[in-house]
Amino acid sequence: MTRERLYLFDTTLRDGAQTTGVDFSLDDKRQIAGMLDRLGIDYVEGGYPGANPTDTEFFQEKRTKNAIFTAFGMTRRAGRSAANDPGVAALLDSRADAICFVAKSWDYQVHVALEVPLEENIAGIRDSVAAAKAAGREVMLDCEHFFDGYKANPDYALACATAAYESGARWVVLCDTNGGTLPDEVERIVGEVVRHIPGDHVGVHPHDDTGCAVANALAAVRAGARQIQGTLNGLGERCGNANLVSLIPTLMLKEPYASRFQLGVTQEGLAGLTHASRALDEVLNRAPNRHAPYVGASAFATKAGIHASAVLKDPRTYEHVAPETVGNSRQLLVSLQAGKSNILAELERVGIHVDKDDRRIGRLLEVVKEKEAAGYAYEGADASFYLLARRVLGDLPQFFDVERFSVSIERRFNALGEQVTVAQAVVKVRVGDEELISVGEGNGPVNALDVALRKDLGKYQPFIAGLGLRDFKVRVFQGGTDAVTRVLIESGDRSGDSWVTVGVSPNIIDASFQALTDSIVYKLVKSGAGA
Ligand SMILES: CC(=O)SCCNC(=O)CCNC(=O)[C@H](O)C(C)(C)COP(=O)(O)OP(=O)(O)OC[C@H]1O[C@@H](n2cnc3c(N)ncnc32)[C@H](O)[C@@H]1OP(=O)(O)O
Ligand SMILES: CC(=O)C(=O)O
Repeated sequence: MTRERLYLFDTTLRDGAQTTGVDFSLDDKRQIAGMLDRLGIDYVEGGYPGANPTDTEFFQEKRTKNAIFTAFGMTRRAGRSAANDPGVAALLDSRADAICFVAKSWDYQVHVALEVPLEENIAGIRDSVAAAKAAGREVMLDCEHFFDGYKANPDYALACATAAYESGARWVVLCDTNGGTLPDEVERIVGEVVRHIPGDHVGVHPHDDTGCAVANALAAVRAGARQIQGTLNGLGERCGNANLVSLIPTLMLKEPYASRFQLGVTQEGLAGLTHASRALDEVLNRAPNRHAPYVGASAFATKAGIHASAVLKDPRTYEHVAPETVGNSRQLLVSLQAGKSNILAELERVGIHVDKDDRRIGRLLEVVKEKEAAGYAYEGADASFYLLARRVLGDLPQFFDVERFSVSIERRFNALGEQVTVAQAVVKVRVGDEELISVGEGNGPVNALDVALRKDLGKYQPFIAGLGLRDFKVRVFQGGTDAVTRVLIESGDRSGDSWVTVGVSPNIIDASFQALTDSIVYKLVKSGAGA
């Protein structure tokens, strides 16, 4: 059976740029456009030339190899000809392959926001679409507020859409601009529109204000629309747009969509989806959403022992799709909810091979649960789990013992007369028969302790060369006077490896010291140091 073509239109660089807190530089835009192009997106809307210098510059070159590079902008202003409109001129001057105009399609908006006669708005649509078409561009019209407009005055909303289609628009895109429309309404209204405009010329642009943008996009497709507008990671004005990162796998892996439709995204592109989603977060300097459908770090993670035991027998018992298809991976976590299966899987993952009938597994599970109950979290601290496991299994060398440590903090004036706060730490360790005392200074107590602890480890010193602290996170739980602090430390070395360790104590310095010590011990093990 031949599959019908369904087109994906990405507006990360335009509607996504309307997200609060997002501000793309020219370089960000280049990177993201390249990523979307490689993914196999059909249309990449790069922004709004003429609206700001970055977007105007971005459109001085074509930025995609395969995707149709699209510029966004409004239809001509009331009372002007399209030829005389600077906004339309900026669009036509750009290197875009396609122009996506936006125009009102709700009579109330035309009265209140534009303050022009209804006919003038329709004339603006006709003139603008015709002008861009005459200039040799592929043209489409985003019918702003289409669904609200259709509910208020279906004839006017349809008149706007058909004016664009009759003037040569390749696509007429029905926008749920305020994001309040629900899937059954979208399905009904799109079904009515495609009786007037062929479905393979109809698109949908849902916003996520009721959490239904993805469902609305699917509803529109079921009703006959053949273009979906959305963004990577659901960026976009207010609550965002339809998330293409959720839609792409759903359309490619779930029925009835997978058998009915052909996307521009290949299976290889699909396998690059997790990377693309996280790469966008990297550009935005945001932590990826662990719980994102398909691509989140937790999307295929299981904590529950009962689930883990089944997943080890056959992953399909608790997975709706195979994680590799979207470039993600499975994780069986070690936690309070774990059973032996989680522990065995985690041991295997961190490179410790133990027979499943080994009696020490039961003991390790008990220790992990006791520690987790006390506040340790091994889910995110692989290196501490590895050390704990080897300690309980009885094969972790005792490299050194810390006999004592102290930290002091002083606020004083420096030689320039400026007030500075300095921390000093003293650490006494025993390495075999050798007793070593080191002093370290730092801009804070943890930094000072880190410096002191790593200053002199006797015969082990060469093994920790290049070790450094990369990140430090503190979480205080059980509030009040009995508060407990959990510290997670990410360390790394010159090989590019990184690892996370955890410490827990009512005292933040003590918790940090535990995590620092684990980090050093892990590095010694990793470097092949013997006891
Ligand atoms: C639903 C959406 O997401 S649409 C996209 C929204 N995105 C943006 O607005 C981001 C980029 N926008 C901008 O940088 C600026 O708004 C610009 C450069 C486009 C325009 O700036 P200004 O000329 O200062 O106008 P301003 O933004 O204050 O108001 C918009 C004007 O366009 C008019 N207008 C709005 N939509 C349309 C349209 N489709 N066709 C014709 N005129 C329109 C409004 O009536 C208003 O006119 P007025 O100034 O006579 O009241
Ligand atoms: C065009 C657009 O972004 C909207 O109507 O939501």
